Amino acid sequence: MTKSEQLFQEAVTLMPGGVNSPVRAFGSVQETPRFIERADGAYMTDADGNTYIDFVGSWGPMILGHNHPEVLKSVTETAAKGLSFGAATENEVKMARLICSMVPSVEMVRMVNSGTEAVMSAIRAARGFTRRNKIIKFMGCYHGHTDAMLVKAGSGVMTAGIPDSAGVPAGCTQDTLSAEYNNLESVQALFERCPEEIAAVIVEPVGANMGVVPPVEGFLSGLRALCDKYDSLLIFDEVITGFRLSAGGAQEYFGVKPDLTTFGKIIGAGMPVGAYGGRREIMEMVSPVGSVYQAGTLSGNPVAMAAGLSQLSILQNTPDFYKELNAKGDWFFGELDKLLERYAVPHCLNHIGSLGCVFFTGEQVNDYASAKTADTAAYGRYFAYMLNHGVYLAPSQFEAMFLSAAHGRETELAKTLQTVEDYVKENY
Ligand SMILES: NCC(=O)CCC(=O)O
Repeated sequence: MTKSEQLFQEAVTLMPGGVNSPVRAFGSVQETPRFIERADGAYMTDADGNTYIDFVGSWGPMILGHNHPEVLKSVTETAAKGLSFGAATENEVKMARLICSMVPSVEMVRMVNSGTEAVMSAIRAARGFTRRNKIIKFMGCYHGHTDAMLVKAGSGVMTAGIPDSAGVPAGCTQDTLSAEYNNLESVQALFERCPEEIAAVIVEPVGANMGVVPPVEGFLSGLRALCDKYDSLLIFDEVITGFRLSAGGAQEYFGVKPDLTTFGKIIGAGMPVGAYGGRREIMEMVSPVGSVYQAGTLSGNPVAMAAGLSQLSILQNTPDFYKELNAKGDWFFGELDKLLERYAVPHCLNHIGSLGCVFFTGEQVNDYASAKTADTAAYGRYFAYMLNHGVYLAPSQFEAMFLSAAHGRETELAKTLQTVEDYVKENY
């Protein structure tokens, strides 16, 4: 038995599925999770000493690669001064200033501890501001695991094939309306059904929890127009796209301004961090200024702020950072697509910037229904081969591949393309 197998054997007796988040389980791809011991740059090493080129990047935040020396330095220096105060710090001010300066629509921000919390809080602020209750979300989009957001959600919910979660009372989801991604008519129909009840539309500006599904031309601007027409708020969930597609996230990339934005782990460079922010008049609804209550001892934690400040400053101050990262994504995913084409592998490769996904389907994927046409067993075989040949992909068809600045074209990416070619040559 490998060390990972031994650890997993005990883990399943102590934690549900042996993991602390379902997306870490390898059940759907019939493998044993690799227990990770350390990570550097584009690589992760497991408990048995196997090294992998990592395309998960802790689900997004490791955009500079693992263990970036400047981030690490600022974390260790800050940790030496105390781990948590439950009181205001200068770094929180610097962080708020940085986020507001980088993201076009954010005038005020509140730090929280995860993307889930950010969404939960942004929705409360939207409801408080509009004095309305209903929220429109899209099938296949994932906004964390609060009750109201698990309706037809992406990510682990989609991998498990469960439409919604048990343990969520009907009362908690009666105000959640589901629309189809990339389909403005489905949103229009919901607005027409309850024109004065919809507090907000929440959307991942790039669907990145049902695989990767970019917005079609006019979808995001169309949502903006519908929200304006019906006096509703537009919330962009930029947990994945924020500080990844561009310094100002998807809203800058596509030139569409939401009213509120949620962010997650990328702000903390891998430390547990989230944030929500947006128009000043909405954020001033939040306690202690306004009557929308939201709180947290660990919010703005000094060590997490130090990590995030360091990462975001590098992203802001490195000339052409996003131009180069996105060009690398265009090249890599373009090569991957051509390769799969050459070996006649039925597939749809969706990509935008440094995010991409190979769907094992012959259909064009532009929403939840088309994503679900993917052959998950075929993905599982591909995943297992890649894993056992040193390439760590998400253990689910319905997740993104994340490139980082640490992935080199001639090195890690070339090796990955070669490994894919070896696999398809043998199997297609
Ligand atoms: N789609 C990937 C994630 O949402 C990662 C967070 C988690 O652990 O659930």
